[in-house]
Amino acid sequence: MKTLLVDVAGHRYPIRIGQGTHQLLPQLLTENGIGKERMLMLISDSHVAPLYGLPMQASLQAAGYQVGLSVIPPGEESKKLSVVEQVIGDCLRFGLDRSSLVLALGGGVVGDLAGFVAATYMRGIPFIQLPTTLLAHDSSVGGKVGVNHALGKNFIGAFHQPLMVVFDVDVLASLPAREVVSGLAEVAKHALIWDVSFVEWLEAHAEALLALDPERMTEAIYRGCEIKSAIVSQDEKELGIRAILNYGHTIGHALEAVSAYQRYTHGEAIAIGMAGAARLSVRLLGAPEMLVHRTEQLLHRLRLPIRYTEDWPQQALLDAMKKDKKVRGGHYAFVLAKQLGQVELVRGIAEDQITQVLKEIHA
Ligand SMILES: NC(=O)c1ccc[n+]([C@@H]2O[C@H](COP(=O)([O-])OP(=O)(O)OC[C@H]3O[C@@H](n4cnc5c(N)ncnc54)[C@H](O)[C@@H]3O)[C@@H](O)[C@H]2O)c1
Ligand SMILES: O=C(O)C(=O)C[C@@H](O)[C@H](O)[C@H](O)COP(=O)(O)O
Ligand SMILES: [Zn+2]
Repeated sequence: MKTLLVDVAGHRYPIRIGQGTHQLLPQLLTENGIGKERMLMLISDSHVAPLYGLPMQASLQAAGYQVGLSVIPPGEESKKLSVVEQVIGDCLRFGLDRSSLVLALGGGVVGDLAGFVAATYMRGIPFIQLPTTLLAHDSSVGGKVGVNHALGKNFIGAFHQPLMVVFDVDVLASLPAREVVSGLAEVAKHALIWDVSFVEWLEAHAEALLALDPERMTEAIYRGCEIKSAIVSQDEKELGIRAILNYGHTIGHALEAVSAYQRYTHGEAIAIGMAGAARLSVRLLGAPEMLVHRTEQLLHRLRLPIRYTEDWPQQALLDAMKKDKKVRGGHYAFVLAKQLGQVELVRGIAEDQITQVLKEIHA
């Protein structure tokens, strides 16, 4: 098991990554001073709960904890306030009090929603992230929790840091292949914004990662979490550098929103978004053409899309980008690259530059 420590806003927590780590949960709770008198609420979705939620509940109960289970329908459609309210109802009926803990067992949807439940239940209780998708190496770290609004992605939320993150690489075995690929997009993002040597490593090990080689997967998750931790520990609330974690997300979130989250997974959408951001970087920051080539080559090796294929009106995508949380004073904002591994937030981007790029990334 590999351990990383995140230091954010005076709060330090461990990320444990390895095979079989979920089985260590009762021991990890005890080691972290979480006594049996504290009630636990396991929140999961209906794909993950039967596979890993029920056995986890049983093992925690066997260790002496009182553990409730709240199960939401799978998928992005569940990331909304009405589902938060249902889960909070489950917590109230089970008798959770302010000393209780939420355990978020699932992908990014469960992690974001359960984290938001924890952030708001009785004005906030602690929670633990137990990510079960590769993508959730990103969502489980850094404390961004929340849900979508009918008008856009992640518009309702909070910053609430977990007590710990426990990533069990073994659970990725049941993940559909499309979701493995989707998760690789956020791994690639961490490399592309921060570390050229990690880009090279991903290119070299793409096939092993797609085959879920446990050692390579542990390494990829560790390096992705390390980059994310380095960034969020400097800027918990996205007042500055944290915005670079949004690379690919201006276009990506717009692609998700225009199709009401039906067409692309989050990872697929941000992969196309990163291909767009690389092209915009060449136009606006004078980044070398090679940036586009290396970005697209890496995404292609990881089997991610780099073009969107639907004939959505450009205006619908532009309108969605105008609602991005990075927008100030109505001006478009993108994270762009000066070169591979070096990015910055750029505001005030001319609309015609974006429409040109949208044409280039449309197949
Ligand atoms: N908070 C953050 O910093 C942050 C970062 C990145 C992404 N996100 C959010 O994360 C969400 C996407 O997360 P995701 O890609 O994990 O999607 P997801 O949570 O919807 O999971 C994808 C699918 O895989 C299933 N699944 C999960 N684990 C499984 C397993 N081990 N075996 C079999 N099936 C399994 C789920 O039931 C679901 O059907 C988006 O809402 C995105 O906005 C948040
Ligand atoms: O942690 C962050 O900061 C990120 O931007 C990580 C992103 O991968 C993630 O999709 C996040 O949910 C986006 O946040 P948002 O504030 O742009 O909605
Ligand atoms: Zn993301």
